[in-house]
Amino acid sequence: MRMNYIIPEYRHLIVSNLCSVLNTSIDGLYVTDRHGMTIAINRTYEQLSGLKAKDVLGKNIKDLVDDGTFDTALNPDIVTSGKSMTRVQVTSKGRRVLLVGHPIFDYDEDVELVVTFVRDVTVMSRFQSQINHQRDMIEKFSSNIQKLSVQKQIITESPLMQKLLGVLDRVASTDATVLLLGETGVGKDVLAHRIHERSDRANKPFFKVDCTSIPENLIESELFGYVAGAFSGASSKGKAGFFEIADKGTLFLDEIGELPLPMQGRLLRALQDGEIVRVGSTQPRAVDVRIIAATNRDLEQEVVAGNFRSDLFYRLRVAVVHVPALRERQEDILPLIQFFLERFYQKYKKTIRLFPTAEEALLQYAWPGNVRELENLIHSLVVTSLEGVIREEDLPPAMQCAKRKLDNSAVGLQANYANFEGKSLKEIMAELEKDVLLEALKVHGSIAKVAKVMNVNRTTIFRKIRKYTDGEVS
Ligand SMILES: Nc1ncnc2c1ncn2[C@@H]1O[C@H](COP(=O)(O)OP(=O)(O)OP(=O)(O)O)[C@@H](O)[C@H]1O
Repeated sequence: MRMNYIIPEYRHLIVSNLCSVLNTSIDGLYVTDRHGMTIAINRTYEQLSGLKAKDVLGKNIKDLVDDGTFDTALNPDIVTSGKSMTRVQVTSKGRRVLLVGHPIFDYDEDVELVVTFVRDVTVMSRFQSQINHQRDMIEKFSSNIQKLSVQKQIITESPLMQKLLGVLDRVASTDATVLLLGETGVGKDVLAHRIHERSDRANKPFFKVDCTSIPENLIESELFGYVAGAFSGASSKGKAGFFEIADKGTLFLDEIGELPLPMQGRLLRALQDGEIVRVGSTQPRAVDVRIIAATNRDLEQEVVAGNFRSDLFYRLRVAVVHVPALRERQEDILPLIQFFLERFYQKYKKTIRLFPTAEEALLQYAWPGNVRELENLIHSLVVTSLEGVIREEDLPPAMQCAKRKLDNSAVGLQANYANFEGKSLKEIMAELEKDVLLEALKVHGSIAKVAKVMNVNRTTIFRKIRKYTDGEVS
């Protein structure tokens, strides 16, 4: 069916200006009749193909292929099939162009003309690589934004924390490197966001890198990026690293104590010189990034033990903030419970109330997993509660005052089979492991010490404690 998109009385205007109209197209245009005779091209076609009108006009497309003006043509196939087609063509001027040809039919439904749009493949592949690069950036930003969208409100009534927030707000505006120290789950991540949000970089990217989550052999390319073909498996277009992505913004290096020694040297160089070198390149690139680092390790001790470079430690130690454990700020426990109860009420449309005895037990508990452990406990209570009220005996055994008194007696951590009846061996072992690790953390005060005493790799203890305080015991 023929459609008419031209107001009939203006048809002559279009026809008389057709050449000018064709010349406004950003695509090259190449028109042949059904026999392959070239009857029109536009100016963009000349620019893209490197050929002149006199080289092609009035000539048959088959002859142009025969004499090497083009290596291939669409016209004969489109005339035969009556279908649109796409193909890459190389011209005698060495240009690679993408042809998208369409048949135009006469009243007998025979092909009358072939109109081919011509695009520059080189420009398109450059666009494609820019699009790929931007897609990479968007993916990275969106995973960051997802994390950001998690409630980052800071709940505190503790004078200790109020004082700390005052210090942080003063530090935020200085652009100085900040080192946040504190046990797992105390809120270092939340505080890093606050520093960024109250700094002059607030409307630039905030990018968090968890140094434990990147495989050792990829850390350098993830942080500093790489150039095309830098290593096998690398993207053929190269990739920006976290430093470049966070340019003009803040880079939060979480668990910096876990960074392998060789990477510590490279990080120090980047911080000192304000420039990075992509893997596989020798060309430095300037970056303007504010660093906030965090760890639950005792970095000073790690320096003495030779696990952390002293020069990097001193470079990071411009503003050091010790975030107190939850047990050192009891005033925060009830407000945090209230805050998380309300958050999960909204999420699950379910309300629960804690009996005073349960609240008292939670106030007495040592919270080795800190705010994260408390958040996950409230989450689990809201999800699993049947009656809408929580008594002390509904809490996990380690949190019950009466149970703890028993634990503190000669019985200690000894397993009582009655508590485990009906559970699989895997579940029992996981519960025991959790109790032992959390108890050891209370006794020794840091993951590093627990690891040393138990003769296990620090990362293993770290992972297990995080898993248990996240409530993911399986
Ligand atoms: N003061 C607070 N108010 C509200 N939520 C908090 C507060 N402190 C921590 N949280 C919440 O507790 C959880 C753990 O906090 P966060 O991840 O900041 O701890 P962390 O010290 O960075 O832990 P890790 O060392 O394991 O990375 C997060 O869900 C966070 O939103």
